[in-house]
Amino acid sequence: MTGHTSTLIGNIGELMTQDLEHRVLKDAALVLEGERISWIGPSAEAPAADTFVDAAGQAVLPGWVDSHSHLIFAGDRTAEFEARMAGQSYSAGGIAVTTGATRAASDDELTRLVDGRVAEAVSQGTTYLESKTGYGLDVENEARSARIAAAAVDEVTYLGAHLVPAGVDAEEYTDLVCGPMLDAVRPYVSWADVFCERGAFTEEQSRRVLQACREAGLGLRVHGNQLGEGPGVQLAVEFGAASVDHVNYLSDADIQALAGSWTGWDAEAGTGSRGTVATCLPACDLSTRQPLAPGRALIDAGVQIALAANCNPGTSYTSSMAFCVTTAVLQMHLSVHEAVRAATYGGALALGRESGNDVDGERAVGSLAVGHRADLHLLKAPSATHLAYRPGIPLTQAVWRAGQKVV
Ligand SMILES: N=CN[C@@H](CCC(=O)O)C(=O)O
Ligand SMILES: [Zn+2]
Repeated sequence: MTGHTSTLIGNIGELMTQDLEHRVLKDAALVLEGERISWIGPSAEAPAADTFVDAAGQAVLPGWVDSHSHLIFAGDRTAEFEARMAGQSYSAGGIAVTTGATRAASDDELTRLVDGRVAEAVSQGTTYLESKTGYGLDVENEARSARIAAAAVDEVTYLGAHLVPAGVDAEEYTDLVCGPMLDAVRPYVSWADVFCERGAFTEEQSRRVLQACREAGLGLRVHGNQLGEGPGVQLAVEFGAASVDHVNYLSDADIQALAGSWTGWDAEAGTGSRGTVATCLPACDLSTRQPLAPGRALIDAGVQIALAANCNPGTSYTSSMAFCVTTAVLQMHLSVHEAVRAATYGGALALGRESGNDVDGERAVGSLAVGHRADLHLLKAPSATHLAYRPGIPLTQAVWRAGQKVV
């Protein structure tokens, strides 16, 4: 890779690669050239480079891959949060409050808000970020949300099927989501999602949305089983969705269906047919006082899981992936390695970005190996274990995104 400046990061106390071999290297080094990783190995054998960064014995891991967020919004729902903390339960209806504020905001205001949220995420180690639409809920405002999101984040998901607006017939609205609204957002999005839940979209309506979006060439995901058992997980698996997100209330049959979706996947080689990733959103679960998603049981059953922050003003107003990892270890009984993997490789798997091509530049994200995108997170700590051992302490020392130092 001539023509690119190289940077050697040496003296890494713990390099948690999250690669296919799950390697965790001690006293390691890593070389970045342009946007890619060009070398990984023992510090003592590191090649010379243009620039040297001394990691001083601290830990390096892949940048977080946050595969679920709702960043295109205006307004605030503090009052709803306070009511919930006082005992009221969460319902999808709050989405309408944010929709009102979002429609009233100018393009410039929405852009400023989303850019600020992205910067906040990056400052905490996030290097690859998805956002959904879903607070526009009419053709014009969904298209506007998708356009603004496309300029700000790595992956955009169409979530016109977030809530049926008040006063609109649910079947007519579903027609709109599957027709003119889909056409209007299509240039800006590569994924589609549906909130399949009591108070949002029924199984039949969700099926129609998924079918139309699949025919439009979009990858699929589903918000499912957040507030109670329901058809979301089974529908996601049936449609071959890349992920089903929330997964708080799962029957044995749901877990089996998710596990079954991974039987064609060779996890050691990272090849075969991808199943449906179960994306757990622990910050959301705490804020809505729902039972934490059963991440331990899902992993034990052979399901690939992701952890995501689900930043949104209603259920999870945080972009802290570290908080999610900490919670997954302390409360969901994942090991530190499993939790970090779910927040890096798992997120990449949910976005179809876990493998890549070193030649054409569609590089893998979410794990550290030669040829992968140089998305790195240097901690102010000697090991990733400190993420759980020192909860709440800001441990981000430096961040590289596609080889550029951004923090
Ligand atoms: N559950 C559905 N959608 C969002 C919350 C939306 C809101 O309440 O504003 C979520 O992922 O939690
Ligand atoms: Zn969501």
